[in-house]
Amino acid sequence: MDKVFIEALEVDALIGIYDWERRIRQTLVFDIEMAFDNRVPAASDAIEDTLNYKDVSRRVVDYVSQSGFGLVETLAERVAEIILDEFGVSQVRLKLSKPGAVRGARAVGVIIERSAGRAPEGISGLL
Ligand SMILES: Nc1nc2c(c(=O)[nH]1)N=C([C@H](O)[C@@H](O)CO)CN2
Repeated sequence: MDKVFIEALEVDALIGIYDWERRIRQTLVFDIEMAFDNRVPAASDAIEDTLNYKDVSRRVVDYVSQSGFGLVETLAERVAEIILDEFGVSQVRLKLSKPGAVRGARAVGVIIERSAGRAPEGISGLL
């Protein structure tokens, strides 16, 4: 399947589990890959036929900059949900990096892959 991607999208947000983290904003970095059949816009050369990476980026920035979760896991899940639900994407791979959170590491974070449809058996009530 073709992809549309957004690489190294930086957003300042309230994130983290420690008291000191609740008083500052930290820069988060998103790498996002979205399944999309790019043959359609390639044939029409029309922006309306694309999965518009500018629209997705703007929505992610708006949401993340107003969020305030403790865990990167929670934020990654919510952003993946928005992309699947609001942009008609069938599959998304999302890497959320928190640079400088751990001394000695350039970045830490999570990578998730989600598909449109039901949550796995057993955790649907939690999500
Ligand atoms: N798997 C995770 N581990 C940790 C997280 C997290 O969100 N997911 N968060 C922290 C702290 O907020 C840390 O980033 C502060 O340096 C620790 N571990």
